[in-house]
Amino acid sequence: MKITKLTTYRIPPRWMLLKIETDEGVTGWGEPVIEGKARTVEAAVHEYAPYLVGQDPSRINDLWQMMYRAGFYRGGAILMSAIAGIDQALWDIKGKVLGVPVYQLLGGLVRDKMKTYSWVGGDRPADVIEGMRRLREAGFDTFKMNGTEELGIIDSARKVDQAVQRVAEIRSAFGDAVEFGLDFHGRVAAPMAKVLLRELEPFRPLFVEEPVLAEQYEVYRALADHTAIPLAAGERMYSRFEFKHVFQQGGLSIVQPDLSHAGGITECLKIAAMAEAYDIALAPHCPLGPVALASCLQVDFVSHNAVLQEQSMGIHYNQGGEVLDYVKNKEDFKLTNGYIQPLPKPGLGVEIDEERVIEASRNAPDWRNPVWRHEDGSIAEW
Ligand SMILES: O=C(O)[C@H](O)[C@@H](O)[C@@H](O)[C@H](O)CO
Ligand SMILES: [Mg+2]
Repeated sequence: MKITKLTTYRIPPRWMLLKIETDEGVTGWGEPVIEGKARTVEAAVHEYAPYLVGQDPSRINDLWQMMYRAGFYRGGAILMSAIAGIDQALWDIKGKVLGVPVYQLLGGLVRDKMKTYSWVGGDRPADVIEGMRRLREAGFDTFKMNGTEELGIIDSARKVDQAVQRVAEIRSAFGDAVEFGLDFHGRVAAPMAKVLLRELEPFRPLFVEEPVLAEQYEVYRALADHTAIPLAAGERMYSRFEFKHVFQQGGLSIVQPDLSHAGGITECLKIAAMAEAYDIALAPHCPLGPVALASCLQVDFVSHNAVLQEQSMGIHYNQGGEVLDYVKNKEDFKLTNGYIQPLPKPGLGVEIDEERVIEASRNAPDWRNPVWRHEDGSIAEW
């Protein structure tokens, strides 16, 4: 079998899908994308095409190493997202050729179902109580929200109180019937992370995500010594060569590699295994589309330390497109009390409605995240 063609489709709300075709009619789908830089990743995917067309798609490991190493420069959000989507599509092809879900190729199921969580609130966390109330009716009990709005390197007691008050209201509304992660989203600098973690600790959030920016990873250790709240990060780390620094120095209780940013299934499996050796939990990041989610689930179902899966159904980013809009086998993505069953179909387990994708790609948005500024006009982390 030989790879014959790579086709990319940028689609609403802010995703990109990749179709890899072969000379035996088997096609695989991937989701290579960086939110806000879809066109850049698209260019990178097509720059990898000459390395791939004519090659045997079953040799995933060799193709992965070739894409990662043969171009001299390596790593980073764009190249690792391009490799991620290509890797996903190659695993999809392999599973379809052999007639089994990818997890069967990775040693089989390690659990019967996988717990997921839902976002509540939006960019500026609001109405989180109402959001949780609504999702609890659908059986969810685990959520994530942004922990703050813009926050200065040093900021006011009022801003801290706003963040704490929101969390206090959750606990007074639901007690310990809900769990929630707080995503600091890189908005919080080290000085304020210490303050917020101390003030939030009595309300026992399940985790605090990106407590500081990924480029400040050296701070994780000090923050972890300062709080009992489990610290989580990983969506802006792109390979096991980045994660290894975090494993060595400690500080994270949960790692959140993104299956569409960190080199795909081949790389994230290795990150998951490294994390397990350090007793660190895996909770793949996934605010994206159906192929990204399906790829996450393939890793979740073979990783002992997988504890939670982000899924973006109803997330505030999904304006103009929802996770299952482009999926034919919607029933396989059913969430029951927040849990999802292993995807039964061969490959990644997602049957893409290609006509819908092609139609939607005709009017692809150029989504970008908002540019935030502080009161003084300086740029704020979004
Ligand atoms: O935890 C999450 O889902 C992420 O922080 C998410 O909000 C961002 O990755 C966003 O997709 C960037 O455009
Ligand atoms: Mg996040």
